[in-house]
Parts: sequence; C-alpha cells; structure tokens
Amino acid sequence: MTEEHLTSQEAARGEQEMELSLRPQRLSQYIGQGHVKKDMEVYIQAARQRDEALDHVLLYGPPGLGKTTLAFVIANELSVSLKSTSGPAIERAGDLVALLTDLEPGDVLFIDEIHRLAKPVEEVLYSAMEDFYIDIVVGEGQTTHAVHLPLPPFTLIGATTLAGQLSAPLRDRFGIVEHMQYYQVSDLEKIVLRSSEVFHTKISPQAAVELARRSRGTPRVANRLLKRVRDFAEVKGEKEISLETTTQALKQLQVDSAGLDQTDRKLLRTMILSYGGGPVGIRTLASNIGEDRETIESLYEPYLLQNGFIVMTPRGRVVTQKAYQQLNLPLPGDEA
Ligand SMILES: Nc1ncnc2c1ncn2[C@@H]1O[C@H](COP(=O)(O)OP(=O)(O)OP(=O)(O)O)[C@@H](O)[C@H]1O
Ligand SMILES: [Mg+2]
Repeated sequence: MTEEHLTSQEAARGEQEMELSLRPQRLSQYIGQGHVKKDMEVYIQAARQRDEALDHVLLYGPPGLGKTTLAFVIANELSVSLKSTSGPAIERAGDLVALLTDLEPGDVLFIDEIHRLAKPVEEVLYSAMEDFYIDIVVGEGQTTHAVHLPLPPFTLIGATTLAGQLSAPLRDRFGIVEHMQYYQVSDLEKIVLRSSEVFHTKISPQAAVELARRSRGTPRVANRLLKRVRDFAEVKGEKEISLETTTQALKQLQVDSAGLDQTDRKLLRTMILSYGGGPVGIRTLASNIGEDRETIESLYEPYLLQNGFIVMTPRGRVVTQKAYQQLNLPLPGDEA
C-alpha cells in the first residue's frame, strides 16, 4: 500500500468521524422537528414500558433534514441495535431475508430510500412487517418447497424523500408516519453553533445567524456552508468567523440572499425566460436544466414552493412575483 493511499484513507476516516460527531445521539440533543420529537418521545416510552418493539416508522421529507440521524437516535433511545441498508442496495428478495433473519427481538432495520425497493423485495416486507413472518421457497426442481419462517418482532424505519412514490400497501403498514419539515432559522443557528464546537471553530453570533438564514432550511446545507466559510476564515487568519467573511464566502459560493443556490436560480430563470413563467411540466423542466426529475421533485421544488418562489397549478408549476424580484428580472408587462 502506498503512502499516498494510506493518507487518503486516513483523511476519509477523519471525515467520517467528524460526520459521526456532528450527528446527535439522543432525542434531547436532536435540534428542531418539535412535533416529530414530541410524537416519538411518547411512542418510544410506550414501547419501552410494554417491552415491545416500536411500531414501524416512516420518515419522509426533503434530503438533508435529518432522517438518517433520527433513525439512529430512535434505536439509541430504544437501546437496540440498528441495521442499515437502502432500497437500491437490496437487489433480491433473498438479500432482504438475510437481513431480517439476522435481527434480534426489538432491533431496528433502517431502509433508506425505501421508495426505490424492487417490487419482489417489497412484497417480502408485507408479511414481515404485518405479522413477523416470511414465506420463502427453498430447494430446486423436484425438492422445491415453501418454508414458513417466523421472525423476531422488529421495527422497520423507512426513510424517503418521495413519499408519493411509495405503494399504498407498503405505506399502510407503517403505524407511525412523520413528515420532516424545513428547519426554522433559530434551530439552524443552534445547529451551526453546535457544529462549530465540534470543529473547534469560533463563529460570531451574527455570522451564525447569517449562515442559518441562507441554509435552505436544511442542516446538511448549514454544516456544508459552515465548513466552507471556516476555510475562508482560516485562510484570512481570523480567530473567529466574522459576518464579513461569511457574506464574502457565500457570495463566492453563489448562495444568494434568500439561500438559493445556482440550481435553484437556474430553475427559476429557465421557467421565466424560456416559458414565460410557466406553467411548465416537470419533464420539460428537468431536461431543460439538466437535472433528473427525482432531484427536482425531492430537493429543489419543495423549498421553492415552501418559500413562495413557485406555486403549483393543475397545469404545472408557475413562478411567482417573488421569484422575478429575487432574480432581478422585470415582471411580464414591465419590460417596456
Ligand atoms: N436535528 C439535527 N440536529 C443537528 N444536526 C442535524 C440534525 N438533523 C440533521 N443534522 C445534521 O445534518 C446532516 C444531514 O442529516 P441526515 O444525513 O440525517 O439527513 P437525511 O434526512 O437522512 O438526508 P438524506 O435524505 O439525504 O439521506 C448530518 O450531518 C447531521 O449531523
Ligand atoms: Mg439519509
């Protein structure tokens, strides 16, 4: 193994550890998502008191809002192990059977991107979730026979950015369904301050608010911007990240005053300049801005909708006056 190889592996491990320590471990350390936390506190306590597995939980919402983090927190609070996988990673029903038969009573199986499960795999989940058994076929040719395999009671936690793509039979088998919301600026501010402690970096209160305001309501974005802004401050030799450096860095990173990034703006600009503000269908839009449909629907659109830059009409998405203003483009009819 070359020295270079070792170093990059070490670096990757360092990043991973940092990422781990950025993740809160307990519900009490989990910032924001007040209603989800309140619900989960009750359900977790009830399951613990009855000494039963927690009911299956579906977490849905845009990327980077803390679904994976919350799944690990839930397992921690239940004092059980968590096995983690994702929809696309489970290729065959057999892969899922192997995961399920490996669980201890009360354990959590976490399936990320659960809307991307293959149909035959999903079908195995139905009886596993509902009655804790699976029917599998073993042997070949003449010796083929069905085996009824009981499973230990377990908790499935599914996460998805596109709840609408989940089939009804799967969705209906989750007893607890929680919608993750974009974070308030005050919560993101707390996350920025906590993360800067993890990084052993000082940040001025004004800079922390500014970062929070421009993080698209998303902890992952807040942490990413904090890392970049910290680079700028370090190069400048700043002891504490200042508001000035923060605004400069964000400008360089092309994050605008509303926290919109380059793709957000490209999407709005395309709708305005090529489609007169809309309505535009999702396929047309996707091919025009060179992003796939799923990314637009799960990542970009929800934030633009929530913040009133676009609205949904029966004929497609339409930009609002606020979008023209944010992009400094003349409103239709104002051109002259
Ligand atoms: N409530 C929170 N408090 C503090 N940090 C958080 C919180 N939620 C998320 N984070 C941080 O934000 C980052 C992204 O969180 P996470 O990976 O859990 O998001 P996710 O919803 O699973 O995203 P994806 O849908 O892309 O998988 C993590 O680094 C985590 O540390
Ligand atoms: Mg995740």
